[in-house]
Amino acid sequence: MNIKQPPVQKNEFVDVYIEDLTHDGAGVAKVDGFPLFIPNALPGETAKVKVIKVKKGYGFARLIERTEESPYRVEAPCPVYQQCGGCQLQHMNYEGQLLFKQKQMKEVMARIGQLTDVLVHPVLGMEDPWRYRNKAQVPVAEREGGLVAGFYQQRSHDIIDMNECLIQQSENDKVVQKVKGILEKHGVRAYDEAKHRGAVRHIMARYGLVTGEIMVVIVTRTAELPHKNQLIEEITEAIPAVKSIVHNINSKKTNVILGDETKVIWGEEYIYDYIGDVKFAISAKSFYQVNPEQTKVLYDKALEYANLTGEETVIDAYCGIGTISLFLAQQAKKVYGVEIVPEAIEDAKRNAVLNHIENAEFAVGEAEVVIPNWYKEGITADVMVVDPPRKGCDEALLNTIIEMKPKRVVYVSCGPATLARDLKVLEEGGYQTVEIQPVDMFPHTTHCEAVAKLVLKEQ
Ligand SMILES: C[S@@+](CC[C@H](N)C(=O)[O-])C[C@H]1O[C@@H](n2cnc3c(N)ncnc32)[C@H](O)[C@@H]1O
Repeated sequence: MNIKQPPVQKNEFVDVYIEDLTHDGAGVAKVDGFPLFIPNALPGETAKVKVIKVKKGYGFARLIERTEESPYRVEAPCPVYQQCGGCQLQHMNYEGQLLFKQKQMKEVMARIGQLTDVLVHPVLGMEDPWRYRNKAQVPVAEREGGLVAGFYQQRSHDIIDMNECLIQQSENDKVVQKVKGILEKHGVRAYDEAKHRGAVRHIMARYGLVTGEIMVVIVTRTAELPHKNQLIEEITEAIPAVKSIVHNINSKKTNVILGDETKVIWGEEYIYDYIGDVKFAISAKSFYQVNPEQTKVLYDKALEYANLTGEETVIDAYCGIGTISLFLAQQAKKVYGVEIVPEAIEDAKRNAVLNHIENAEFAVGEAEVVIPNWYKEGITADVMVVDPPRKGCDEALLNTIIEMKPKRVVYVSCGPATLARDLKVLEEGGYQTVEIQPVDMFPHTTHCEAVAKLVLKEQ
């Protein structure tokens, strides 16, 4: 048997051209087709690298010297960028990030979807791509008698203290700092993961971008929140915009942040926020998009592609808390939303009532089961909207769409590869992909969302 040897060896120095980036922001170079992953190298750069690990089909290398620098290279503004790992593209300027995401989208469409000529628009980015996240979830630990609150160092469980995160709303940073200070003042012990002892595990802050309302969630291992009444008094005094203080109990040995038991210990159960004209109630556990400004851009595009006149029946598959459904309902005859998480559907129904929307109906279940059943019962859609998780749509759902023949399909995606795979199936089933609009929901990370517009071909 002819086993092909890798063309490079450990400790070898090679000159490479960086072609691409991985999901965690490492540069990718090929030596005779053999991929090498190189941290802190950008596409378009040439470099001398040292091979540090060789696996069967790929290897890792360390950058020794950059021989040609990308015009998009910048100094990452965040002082803890290298240790944190939350962002992967801060060493590239924003123009470069958007161009790179568009190029990647085009390449994935061609390679996986065989959509070589499809129109992929320039990525819609943010005017100010910083301070966009409306939710902070910060782990807490003890150091030398005090508390630290920050982030887990990459590939470790050590918590690095951090006063601010440049992609976080500054209000959330302030909340975390103030709550940390108040906990520290009262000597509240932090959770020790190794010993499974201590109380406070996480401080979570949620911020309504339009309303300015703030929710504070303190997650403890213990059933009681030590010094609860003093904490409430001091938090409400220190943070006037706080509308809700929640105690969540998570006594399990787990990486999951929130536990099952949630108690509102002061104020309201919800804070509110708006996307466009639609108002949303957000509880401690509600899923809500973390970049509300770009969510509006994404949903406006979905609405444009749906091209509604008020006469259409729309199905919104994978609807979450009904954000897209309620947006569409304002311009459709009827919207049906389907989602697998029961609490999300409760939120969706509540949000429909909150906005006096009466033409939206929500069902709990798997989209690939519920929608085929609806079809058998005679419920069909003029427009189908899908917004699946990263793994894309289930085949059974795609087959039902192909049978049901809605005039338009609007595909909202957070996974370009599965989007390309599913578009290919829909194209083979009689649809044409008219255009794809990427939207940058997460600047400085490698993630890219997109909305695709498909129409049923003339038959
Ligand atoms: C990318 S989110 C979209 C949520 C929503 N459209 C939004 O914009 O906020 C995908 C949603 O699909 C749900 N989900 C995952 N698998 C599902 C399935 N098989 N059927 C229905 N919903 C599912 C998840 O719980 C999640 O809420």
